[in-house]
Amino acid sequence: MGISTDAQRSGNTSYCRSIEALTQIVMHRTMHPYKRFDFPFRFSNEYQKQQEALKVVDAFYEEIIRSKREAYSELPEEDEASKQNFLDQLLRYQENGEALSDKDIKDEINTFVLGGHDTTATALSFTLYCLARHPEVQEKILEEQEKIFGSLENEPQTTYADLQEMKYMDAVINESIRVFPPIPMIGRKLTGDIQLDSYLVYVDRGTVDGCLCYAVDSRCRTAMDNESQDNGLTLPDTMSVVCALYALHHNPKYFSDPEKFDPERFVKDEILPHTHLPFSTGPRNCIGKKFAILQIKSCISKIVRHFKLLPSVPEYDPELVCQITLASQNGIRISLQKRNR
Ligand code: HEM
Repeated sequence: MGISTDAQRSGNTSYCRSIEALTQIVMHRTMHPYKRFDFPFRFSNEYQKQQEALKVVDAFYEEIIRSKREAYSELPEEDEASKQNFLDQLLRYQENGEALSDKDIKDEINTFVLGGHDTTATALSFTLYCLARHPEVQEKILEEQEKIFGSLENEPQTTYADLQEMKYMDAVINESIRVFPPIPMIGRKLTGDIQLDSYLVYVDRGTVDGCLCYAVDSRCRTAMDNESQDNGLTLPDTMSVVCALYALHHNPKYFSDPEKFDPERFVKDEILPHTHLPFSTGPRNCIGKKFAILQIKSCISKIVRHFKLLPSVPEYDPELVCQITLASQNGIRISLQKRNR
């Protein structure tokens, strides 16, 4: 958006706390279907908390828009080059009379900040964690870097073309976001009845087999109640479904030894269509996919050229939780050792 929030140094702002509160409330309501009815929810403490958090977030975005407009007024008319980022474009559409209200712009900022920030940070963190635990993979990444940039002593300006050449790094990131999908589940509201084939086994909550985690309709019936005799399953159009991407990625039917971090799966290109969906699929898939991969690649490239990544001492396994994005309750910790270059 072209705005610096200094979030690295001042993470504990009211904005960050409010976003955290909102994600917790959304997750809580997702996992407890009876909490999803709006009318009783309005009388709960969580609703009050949600409204307060929304006010803070709204004020934050209003301030961003206000300060951008102020900066505009100080720019010479012809200085188009300074109006190039995403927020600038949205404001420019508005100035040119397009039907975009301030609320529309705030919604866009919200979608992009929330959709593009924690997701990429999560993917980057877990990929670094995987590299620290797999020195042989890290070594191969380093070899690829040396092939592209020459000696590690060089301090290159990484270009788009360089990033495109990092094919092994692609495989590593793809495998990391298979094992640790930054968005472990997505939701859909059905617009028509859906007949599921019998091979998609439904298990109420936390399935390990299919793509379906749980489905619940407006009367709080679960899909299990409607299961037909022949093992097939019809989901009526009143239902919302949650697709468990994490479960899909860990299904041994599609990934042999699924808990193992093994980038060779992607080097050998042996992935079946629609089994690796960290960015979802279909018309509402992730619009920021290519940008995210470029960001992650450029960070990893720089980090591995300067540091050797090692497991933290003592070693530990992350305790995974879903907070809309995947998170580790006990943190994601690694050690860094400066490389002798
Ligand atoms: C590794 C990083 C990322 C992952 C794993 C990821 C994953 C996803 C997934 C799974 C969805 C689909 C949600 C659904 O189907 O309900 C999605 C949607 C979206 N993502 Fe990403 N995302 C990432 C990075 C980004 C970035 C960097 C941006 C923006 C610059 C972004 C912007 C969006 C937007 C705007 C949508 C909504 C698209 C729509 O509804 O039409 N994402 N993302």
